[in-house]
Amino acid sequence: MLKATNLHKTYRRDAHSVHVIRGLDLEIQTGEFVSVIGVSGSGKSTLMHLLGTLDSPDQGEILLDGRRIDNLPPLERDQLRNQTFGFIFQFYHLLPELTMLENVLMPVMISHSFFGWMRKSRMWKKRALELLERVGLGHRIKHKPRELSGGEMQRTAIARALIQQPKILLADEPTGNLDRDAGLDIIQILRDLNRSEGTSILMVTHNLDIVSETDRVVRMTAGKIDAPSEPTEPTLKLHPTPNLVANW
Ligand SMILES: Nc1ncnc2c1ncn2[C@@H]1O[C@H](COP(=O)(O)OP(=O)(O)OP(=O)(O)O)[C@@H](O)[C@H]1O
Repeated sequence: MLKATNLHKTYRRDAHSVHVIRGLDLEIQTGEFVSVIGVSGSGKSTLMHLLGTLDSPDQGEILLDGRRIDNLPPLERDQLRNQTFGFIFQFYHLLPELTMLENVLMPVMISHSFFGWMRKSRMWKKRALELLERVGLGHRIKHKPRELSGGEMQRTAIARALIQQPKILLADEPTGNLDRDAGLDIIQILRDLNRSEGTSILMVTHNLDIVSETDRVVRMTAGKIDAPSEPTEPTLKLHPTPNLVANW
């Protein structure tokens, strides 16, 4: 489904440059839940930005269902990103002045014209309410972020990431700011979603307690995936095996 080949990315500022991604190959199958681990600075977040078309590689290509997506013109790229990817970040990135319901609706309001939004606003609100119910926050829709715990804010961020029915969720350390129990709740939600909807998930994490919940673990070192593994067979998904993490 998503395939990156020989990616390179260098950040440049003035006379300094940092070659962060160095010939990276990675393939993710439809419906797979994949963890990305690796030491700090190995390029995990940069990889997520490239795959999610938030940034462009200097070299290499990214294919989504066979279509090249790393070199699209800006408008087409923004449209594709809205339709394809959902993003979850370590620090939630909720807007403090908005209620939970409004935060979940925000991607729709941004990506539609005023009239487009108004025409279907009831449908979108219904979907947002269903998603907030699903993550266990149906009773908190009018609350603002400061009134919620970290785990509740992250659950809201998951609902927000799902509002436009993405094919792929890119989660960058989604449990990094949470205690163990809240982190396990988040993983449970992501795993249920992956299994029930078949949403592909790529998750960066430093938390080795949770990687065994995913189908496959890949490790990054110095801008490359160590020994790229084959995508997992769908049958494996129902029984994630501990030996998938044995190489870590
Ligand atoms: N916009 C940028 N400009 C310059 N350098 C950057 C930029 N973004 C990241 N880097 C550098 O790229 C390298 C990789 O950063 P990245 O955030 O991708 O690593 P990471 O593996 O996600 O790290 P961590 O686990 O600490 O989050 C780091 O050395 C970082 O300083």
